[in-house]
Parts: sequence; C-alpha cells; structure tokens
Amino acid sequence: MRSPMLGHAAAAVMNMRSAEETGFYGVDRPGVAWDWMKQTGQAPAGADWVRPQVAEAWARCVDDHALPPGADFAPRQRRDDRSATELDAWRDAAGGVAGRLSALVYELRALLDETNVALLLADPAGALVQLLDSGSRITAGAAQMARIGADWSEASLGNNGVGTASLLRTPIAFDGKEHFNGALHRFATAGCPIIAPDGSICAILGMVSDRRDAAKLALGFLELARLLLETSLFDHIAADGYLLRLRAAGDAEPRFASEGRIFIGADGIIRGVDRAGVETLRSEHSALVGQRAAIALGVDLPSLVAAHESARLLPLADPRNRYSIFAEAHRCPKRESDAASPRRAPDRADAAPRAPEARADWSDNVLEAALRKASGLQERNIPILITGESGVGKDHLVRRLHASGPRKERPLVAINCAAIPRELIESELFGYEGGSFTGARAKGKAGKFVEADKGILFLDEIGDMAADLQATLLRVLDSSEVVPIGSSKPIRVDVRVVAATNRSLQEMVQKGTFRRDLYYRLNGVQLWLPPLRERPDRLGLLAQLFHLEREALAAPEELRFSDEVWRIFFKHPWPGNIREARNVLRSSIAVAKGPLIEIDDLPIDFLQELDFDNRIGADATPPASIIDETVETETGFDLSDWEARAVRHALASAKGNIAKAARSLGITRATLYHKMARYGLRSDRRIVCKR
Ligand SMILES: Nc1ncnc2c1ncn2[C@@H]1O[C@H](COP(=O)(O)OP(=O)(O)OP(=O)(O)O)[C@@H](O)[C@H]1O
Repeated sequence: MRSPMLGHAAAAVMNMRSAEETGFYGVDRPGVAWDWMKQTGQAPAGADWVRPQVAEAWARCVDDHALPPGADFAPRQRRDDRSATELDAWRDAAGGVAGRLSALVYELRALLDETNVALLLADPAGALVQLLDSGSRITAGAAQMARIGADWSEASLGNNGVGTASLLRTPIAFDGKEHFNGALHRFATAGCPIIAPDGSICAILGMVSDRRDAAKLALGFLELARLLLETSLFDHIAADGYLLRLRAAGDAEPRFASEGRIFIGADGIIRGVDRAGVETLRSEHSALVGQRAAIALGVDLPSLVAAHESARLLPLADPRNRYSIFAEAHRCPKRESDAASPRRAPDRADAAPRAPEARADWSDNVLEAALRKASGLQERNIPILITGESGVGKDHLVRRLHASGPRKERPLVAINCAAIPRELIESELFGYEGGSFTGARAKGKAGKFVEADKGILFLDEIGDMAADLQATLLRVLDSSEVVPIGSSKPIRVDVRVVAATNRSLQEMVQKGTFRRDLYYRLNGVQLWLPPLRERPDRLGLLAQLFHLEREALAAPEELRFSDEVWRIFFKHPWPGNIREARNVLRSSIAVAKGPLIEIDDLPIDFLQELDFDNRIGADATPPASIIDETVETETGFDLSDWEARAVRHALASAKGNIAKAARSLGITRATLYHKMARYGLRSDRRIVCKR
C-alpha cells in the first residue's frame, strides 16, 4: 500500500508543480518522478523534481531514443562479429592510445581495490571495451551490461554516466533513481570523455558504484583519473620535437594541473595541445593542431631552439594578439623505440586482438608486481591474504613466493581448507598424540603447523573454514603455539601464514560467517589477482602459456593459432581463468593436425561454451525488457558468479560425471563437490541451477 505521504507527493508531481510549491522535500524525489513517468509514459517537464540534466536526459530517452519509460531493460548487445569489427576499428583508429589507455585504466583499478566500484572503458560511441570489476563484482547479475561490446550509449541503455558523457561530450554522473532505466537504479554511474592531444575524444572512462548516491564522488575520481590519463597520453606523443609549458603572465611557476602544454613536432607543426593549454590560449584544438606553430603561436623553429638553449621564457602571440602568454621550451628527443619501427608497435599485446608473439623473455606483470609487493612483507612477518577467482594463479603465486623468499630452504606446507573433511581438519592442522582417537595412528602425527615450522603454511580456500575452527586457528596464530589433539603440551611454532580464497571475506565478515578478528589477523596485506578477462596483457600471457605448453608437449615450433582464434581468445571471458586457458591450449596443441590451429581444432567443451556465450549475448536488437533474473531462470545461467558458471558448465559438458567435470576444470573431485555444495548444484546428472 502506498503511504499517504507518497500518494500526496505523487499527486503533487502529477500536477507537475515544483517541490518548492508543494513543500515536499522529504521524499525520494527522483523516485517519485520516475514512478510518475512509469504511470504516465511521459518524462516530467517543467518541475524541479529531478535535476535539469536528468529531466533533459529523460526527455531525450522518450522523444529521441524511443525507450520504454518506467521499465528495466538490457543494453543493445552488438553481434559478436560486428562489435569485434567495431572494436578493432576503434583500436586501429586510436592506434597505440587504445592499448595504452587500457593498461593505464588497469593500473588505476588497483587504487580502487576493496572499494566496491567498477571501472569501465568505452569507445567514443559508448561501446564497452574494458570492464574492471572483479574486486567488487558489482555488475554480477548484470551480465548483459558487463559484456565486451555492450552498448552503453544513451540510446541503448538510457541515461547513464558513460552513454550520456559520450553524447554530450562532457563529464556527467547519475545517482540511482536518476537513471531512466530501472535496471540501473541500484547503481550510481559516472563518465568522463578522455581527450587525446589532437582534441578528439578517444574513449569514455566510466565508473559504476553500488552506492546509489555516489555519483558526485565517482565523478570527482574520474576527473582526477582523466587528468592522469590525458597527461600520460600527451607524454606519449611528446617525442622528437619541442614541448611548450605555458605560463600565464605573472606566474613564476607552472600551475599544478593547469599549466597547459603544447607539443610541436620537429617539422614545426603543432601535434598536440592538452586541455589546460586550450583553455589558457582561449582557443580550440581544431584551430591549433596540425597548424604551423609559426602561424598559430608566432614561434618558429629557430626561436624554439634559442629559447630552449638559453632557458628563457618565450613569448607567444597569435596574429590577432588575442593572448599574451609565455612558455618554457623543452627539447624532446626522438625515442629509440620510435626510430626502430616507422609505425609504432602497440604498447601492450592487446592493442589489437591479433596473434601475439610468444617470447621466452615475456614476464607476467601481475605476478611480478604481486611478488614484489609480497617479498618485503614476508621479511616483516606480515600475513598475506591472496584473493581472486578460481584459476587465477593464487597457488602458483604462493609457490613462486616461497621459491624466491627467505624461507625457500624450509618447507612450504599447503592445506586446502575446503577439501579436508570438517572433522579431520583439526588433526590435520594441529596433529595428534598416538591413540588419542579412534582411527588415529599409534605413533601420533605432527600437524601441518609443526611440519611448516620455520617455513610457510599456505591455507588455501580459507573462506571455507568452519566457524569454530576459525576461533582455534586465531588462537594459534596469536600465540604461535599448537596443542596436538590428546596432548596438553603446547608446541611452539614459527610459521609464516599465507591464506588464499576466491570468496569475499569482507562480505562474509559482514554476514557474520567469517570472524572479523581472524580476517584482520590474516589480512595483513591483500594481494588480489585479477581474472584473465580483465587483464590488458591477456593475449601476451596466453601466448606465453602457449609457448610453455608447446615446449612441454614437444610440439613443432612453427605451430600457431590463426588470427581468428586469437580474436576469440581476446573476447572470451575465460571463467576458469589461467587454469582453463592452459587446458584449452594444451588440448589444442595435442590435437593439432598442421602448423595452424583453427577454430575447429579447439576443444569441444570450449566451443560449446563459446556457443553458449554467443547465444546469451547475440541479441542485436534492443530487447524491450530483459531483466537479468529472467535470463538466469530461463537459461540456467548464473550471472552472479563466473566460478559457479564454470562449474555448472563443466558438469553439463560431462553430463554430470563428477570425475570428468573435475578433470576438465583441473581440480580434485573433493574440491568440485565442495564448489557444487557452495553453489547449490546437484550431482544427479541433471544440472540444476541454484536459487
Ligand atoms: N602466471 C602463471 N604462469 C603460468 N601458469 C600459471 C600462472 N598462474 C597460474 N598458472 C597455472 O594455472 C593453473 C591454475 O593456477 P592456480 O591453481 O594457482 O589457481 P588458483 O587461483 O589457486 O585456483 P583455485 O582457487 O581454484 O585453487 C595452474 O596449472 C597453474 O600452474
């Protein structure tokens, strides 16, 4: 039943009078306006129930984009082949910028760990090219929006930070119910166009927060991020020419974040101007970029050389004397990498989804960064918690950590908290005295803590540890003493603990299923390993893994994947991450008939998964109302968890055969049973989705 107040408020909106007139400030005004729009099919106009930008955007959604008012709807999902071509076109047009942006955004994501926001990168028209979300997984349950190639334009998804920023070419943000599309009401979205040094919009940087009132905060972050990205793009072009750093008359020092920069090539042509430069000159990119500096700014090459050599400020002037600005001139030498190849190579392997070169010297940046971060911590006995989806390499990281750390001569003892039966875990961890319980060995057994003395104890799948054991574990960690079952004598141990999980311990703490004190005890520092689909260097990593597998199988060196396969690899979401990738690569190499591996040579379950993916995402036309939950019920596709999806898919491919499914996932049967229990999956050879 509607409350009298809301009823009154709605009536007030119906009359389209302002909140000031009606005196109703306490209600959720965008919410009431949205409900009114739902009832009437019209966008509210002429009232201040929503901000003017929102009212204008809603009017565009109804009048220009013909979107259904008051509905939840999914974005247009471009067909795979089409979006692949478009994304290629964007990458090609943006050249090195695309790969560079993608890598920079990836680095920015690290600043946002544990903050429940997702970062998006879209092409200038609003098609999603990168989504970094896994730390927070806030777009879980919104798979159609999260797909690469999803159309976030206003015409497809209704007003949202990314699409509206793309349309209006300006930064903008919306809180929950300010979105026209009901499917976005649980988010705040923000977007900021990224301007290349030549003045073109090269991408839209977006943010989605699950705090629906976070629009302003998100916009603030994006503005700063944009500054960093644009500065980096500018730095990238500034080679083989002169950089002018602008100073307004009277400024002794360049102003932070607004000094203004111009880059002039060795041929005297202006190649780029940053945003602050355009503002300082009160001009436009189109009037400057591509022009001769001598004409547009009144500085020729000899004057640039002289200013650089004498370190004197150079007065700028245009023929109409509109401004009087000074500049420091700096010589920017040619880069060696540019000299080597006439067309600059992409910055990262993924600048275009084409076959990358497998190189023996390729290093996994993510792994190396995690190792660097962890090595100092080990010395100082700071506990490390490694998080990330299944198959991202948590176990691999621990082994590398051990092999390169100060305890490498001492044991690394791993225990999988999910795989050991609940009643045995205590004896496994702490050991027991001979004959202390039925089935115990007469001589007793040293527990893992004692085995790991002076070494490292790796507690894998720590999120699956039972609550009472969590308390015992905490006690041991605090006291560094274990008491074997059946004994009263504590044993002192010196172990470094590294824990790993693919569950969100933070969320579990909030729900009360994981002890807060233990979480703090284990989480001295958290290392999050990103899923493969979010890594900008994923093609390079796949090429490297291919190299490793090819060597392991002693396959011919000339073996290659076709470009088409690489394109699929680039777009595939890799729900099983590196583990899945290694399996796919290994099987493909094993069955390869000639030197070129084509799509048909890929493993059958991978192809089935692709087909499944394409069926989910291939709707080219905007569905009137596709709510993600509907998709889940109709298809059995769990949108909330990639891991659940991988498990379900493996079970389906193996027709419920546990051993086969576990083999295809590269995990033990015990772990698979555990994962099935977690996701509510049954093993009766009928794959039933949870919920
Ligand atoms: N950087 C890497 N280079 C080469 N192989 C890797 C790398 N990272 C992971 N792998 C391989 O991928 C597979 C899965 O890795 P791993 O078992 O470490 O993942 P995980 O995150 O611990 O998974 P789970 O949560 O399911 O236990 C292993 O075969 C591992 O050797």
